[in-house]
Amino acid sequence: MAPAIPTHDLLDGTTLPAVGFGTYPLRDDACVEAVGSAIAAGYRLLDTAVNYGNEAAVGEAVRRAEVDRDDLVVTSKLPGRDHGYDEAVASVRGSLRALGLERIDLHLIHWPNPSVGRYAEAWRALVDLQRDGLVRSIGVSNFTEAHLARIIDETGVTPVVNQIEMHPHFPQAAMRAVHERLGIRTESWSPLGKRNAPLDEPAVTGPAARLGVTPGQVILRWQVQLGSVPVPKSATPERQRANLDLFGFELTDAEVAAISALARVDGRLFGGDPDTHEEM
Ligand SMILES: NC(=O)C1=CN([C@@H]2O[C@H](COP(=O)(O)OP(=O)(O)OC[C@H]3O[C@@H](n4cnc5c(N)ncnc54)[C@H](OP(=O)(O)O)[C@@H]3O)[C@@H](O)[C@H]2O)C=CC1
Ligand SMILES: O=C(O)C(=O)[C@@H](O)[C@H](O)C(=O)CO
Repeated sequence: MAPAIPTHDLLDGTTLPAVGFGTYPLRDDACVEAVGSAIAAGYRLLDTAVNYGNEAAVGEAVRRAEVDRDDLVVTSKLPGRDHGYDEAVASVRGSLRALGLERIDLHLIHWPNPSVGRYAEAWRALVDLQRDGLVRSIGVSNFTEAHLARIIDETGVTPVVNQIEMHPHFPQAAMRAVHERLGIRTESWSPLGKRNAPLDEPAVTGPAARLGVTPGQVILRWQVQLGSVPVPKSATPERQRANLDLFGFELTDAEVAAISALARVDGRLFGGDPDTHEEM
């Protein structure tokens, strides 16, 4: 039987599983298969995006899954090219069609693209789409404190989630403090650093040996203990299961601090600073 995953309460009264499944760059049948085995392993939070080109495959896996649809949290993301109000409404309707689902559980603005300057319009559209029931919860991704302040000031609606880059080389202490103050749940993208996480550092291998778990599990557990929801991607059923099995062991405070100390001055994976990196 699949393990039960703890959940977090979100600002809008919904809940979010404490770990999720990333789907980039899975596509087509390989994506249907990987998402299917992830759901069978126990994942209930799925992370897709218009720009991954795999919403249809994720939706197909959801329809095939032998779990209640209401137990799954399907997340998708609005691409930069759809940031106008009308464009955002059309984009979400397109995501619903591509997914083949009646409702998206969590829709995020993928990147703020500040030089375009239309993310607040996109946020107003998501607020209205939530009111109309097309999306259950709304959030953002790659937003800075200033981007968050602007959309909250303009609409009075706080995103439930901000999905940001977070791994031991880039632990995001400042953004996590902002989220804590605002009641926003942090999600970690590339939680294993796209295979470049420090899996062989003593700060990681030490706790792994002590606890009898893998280095990957130690890094994901570090995220969980810092209050973030990691969304690791794996096409390998064995790793999918391990990446979900995070709730039967605990790191000490000193172990958490030692992993956080692996931070690098510019630890980002590909220079994805949301003030300058833009994706359409
Ligand atoms: N909002 C945003 O801007 C962004 C969101 N994302 C989301 O975050 C998700 C996860 O990030 P992603 O960039 O995929 O990177 P991850 O950090 O999840 O790393 C994925 C890679 O790590 C390997 N891997 C998985 N588990 C383990 C393990 N336990 N030990 C060692 N290697 C492992 C996988 O290989 P294998 O498949 O062979 O197991 C894969 O190559 C994405 O899929 C996407 O959904 C990602 C980037 C940006
Ligand atoms: O995967 C995503 O959500 C992205 O935004 C991509 O840009 C991703 O970060 C990537 O792989 C870039 O190389």
